[in-house]
Amino acid sequence: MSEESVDQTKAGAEVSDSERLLFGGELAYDIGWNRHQGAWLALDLWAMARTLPKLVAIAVRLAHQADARALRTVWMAELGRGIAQAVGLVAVNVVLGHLLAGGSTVERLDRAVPALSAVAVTGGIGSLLRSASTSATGGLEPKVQRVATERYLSLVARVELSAIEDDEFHRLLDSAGYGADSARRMVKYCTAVLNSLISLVAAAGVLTVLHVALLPLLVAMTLPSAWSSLTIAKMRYVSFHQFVQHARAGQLLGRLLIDQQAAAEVRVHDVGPFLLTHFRGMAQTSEREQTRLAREAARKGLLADGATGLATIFTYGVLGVLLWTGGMELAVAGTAVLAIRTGSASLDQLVLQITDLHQEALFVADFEKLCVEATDRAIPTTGLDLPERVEGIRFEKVTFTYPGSTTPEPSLRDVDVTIPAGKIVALVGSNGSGKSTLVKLLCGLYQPDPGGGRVLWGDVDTAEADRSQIFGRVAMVAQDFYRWPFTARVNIGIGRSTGPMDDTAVEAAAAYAGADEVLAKLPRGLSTLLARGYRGGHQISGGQWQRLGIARARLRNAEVLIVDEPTSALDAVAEQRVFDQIRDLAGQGQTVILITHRLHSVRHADLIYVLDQGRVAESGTFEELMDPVTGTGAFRDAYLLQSRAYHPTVPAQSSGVKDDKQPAGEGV
Ligand SMILES: Nc1ncnc2c1ncn2[C@@H]1O[C@H](COP(=O)(O)OP(=O)(O)OP(=O)(O)O)[C@@H](O)[C@H]1O
Repeated sequence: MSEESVDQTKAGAEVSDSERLLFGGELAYDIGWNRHQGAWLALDLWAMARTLPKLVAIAVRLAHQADARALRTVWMAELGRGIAQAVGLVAVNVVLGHLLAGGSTVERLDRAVPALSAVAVTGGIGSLLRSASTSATGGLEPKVQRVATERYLSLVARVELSAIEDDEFHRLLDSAGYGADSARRMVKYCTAVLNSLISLVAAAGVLTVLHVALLPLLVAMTLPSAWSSLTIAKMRYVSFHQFVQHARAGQLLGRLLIDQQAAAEVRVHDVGPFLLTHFRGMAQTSEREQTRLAREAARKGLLADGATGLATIFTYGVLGVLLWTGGMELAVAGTAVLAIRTGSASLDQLVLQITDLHQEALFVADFEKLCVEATDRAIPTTGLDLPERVEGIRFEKVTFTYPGSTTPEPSLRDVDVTIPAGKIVALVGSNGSGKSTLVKLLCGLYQPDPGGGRVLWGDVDTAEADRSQIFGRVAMVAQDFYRWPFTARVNIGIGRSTGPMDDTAVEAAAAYAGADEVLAKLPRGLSTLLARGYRGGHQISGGQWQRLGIARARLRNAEVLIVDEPTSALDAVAEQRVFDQIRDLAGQGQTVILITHRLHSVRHADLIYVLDQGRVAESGTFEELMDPVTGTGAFRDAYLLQSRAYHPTVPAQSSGVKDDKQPAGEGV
């Protein structure tokens, strides 16, 4: 594809070629917030007046939680500053009165000295208070951000898996992350608003005393800029939401170019120019949107400036007429000009600050919305207790469809499976047949469809059970188990992360999984950081990682061990060792659920379930499935096919368990 044709979005109306090719469709789109969350988008003055106090209260609550003392300091300092400004303005009025009154210059100056001193003192106090406020605000801001971030992250860490896979939830997550930043900025804006409000009240008070007609004129001068900044804020907010997924996708492209895992392929397959071209394509769509916003902002700003100019001319005209007709003294007019200038500057400031505050507040509202949603979608912390010793886990006619899945087809249909305690149960079947899905339901990560059967731990339905108890009894070495970018110690110890990490237990688990050999080769043993790109970071191989994963599950020492393709990256000796250990574990009373495509490794399972397109195709012992009389052939045919694929003359490797039926060399 030529660079010119990469991105052809027209004013956001069409999907860019980059979006279509890489992401299969439009990412920047109108999400119809008006439909369900209209309140936040109705950014007119009235809506703002109604919602802002509530949103400010959220930020104040966060600030109070973060550092109540610093918050009090800010309040007191700003309040004091406002009062000092008001007193200062009144003192200026008195000074002007004395200077413009009768008498010699020396007499007039003499009379003005006390008021002049008051101006100086209030100015000094104001400066001191400002520095106190600046220092307290500076300390408060990062704490607010931390409290907000911690709050939403702790809630999100507890939501159901289905929420994490939901793109709407993710969109909310994006803007909520921005909302935590916004909460930080709101502290500054709240302080500024408070300050401008107080100086405005002071200026307005002085103006009203001077002439009552001057106050509405002051307000009229400020209305146009209020309108323009509100409209621009609304446009920016809508645009942010339209482009939030698009922006994330653009950042993803940038990250992929420097991603460690992609690095080899980026170079060997020369993917760099391809990614860069599309990065530019995506960025150009965003740039067009930014340009559109800037033009709109400039247009509205010009209109507002014109209207403000007219209102200013009118205000000073009225002042002139009042002077001309003797409706106002010259000294008073002087103070009025000063008060109008101070007042309109404060009002302008105030409007801008309130608009900024409101714009940030909208993201804080998203943040709050995410917290509510995350609470609603949290895994319940209550439920039925599991029996002390679970005799078995049963799937009764379980049908399950992934929530929000693009295909409405169930991933499991009418599945009946029994997993007796202390036995090895193997799940086999072709790719996508539902093996991993089945274990996710078994762990309580998902629930069957409504009316789609039950998963029972003993006689407790997982839908009603206290799920933390289920999680507490399961250890899992998933196919895609997580490679934590931390030290080797943490990578094993995280299997039991509630207490302090005990090196003796970690080393014992490592020895069990054969990971002790891996640790011995690490430059700093358990303390070696397993993440390249950081100081002292070290890289280990896929098979070495797998051993650490097994050690992690071993350390967890749970009642049920789930191993999903545990040996795919292991060498033959290590593989054999893992299966010997799995047999051992079952001997010690642990229930083992083994998912594998290597059919020879399920020969020692007590029970084998063969899944096919979400259904149980057949089940039984290895002998039953291999027997043409009792087996349907689904397992037997696949087993024989695999066996034939290996060289018949190479003797099988073993770690001591002699097994003459094992297909030679398989799994190497
Ligand atoms: N998170 C998900 N959301 C939607 N659909 C999913 C999800 N995970 C799996 N599926 C679908 O469910 C079906 C079963 O997938 P599952 O991962 O359970 O298969 P599997 O038997 O473990 O496959 P494999 O042997 O390849 O690991 C597949 O059609 C897959 O597309």
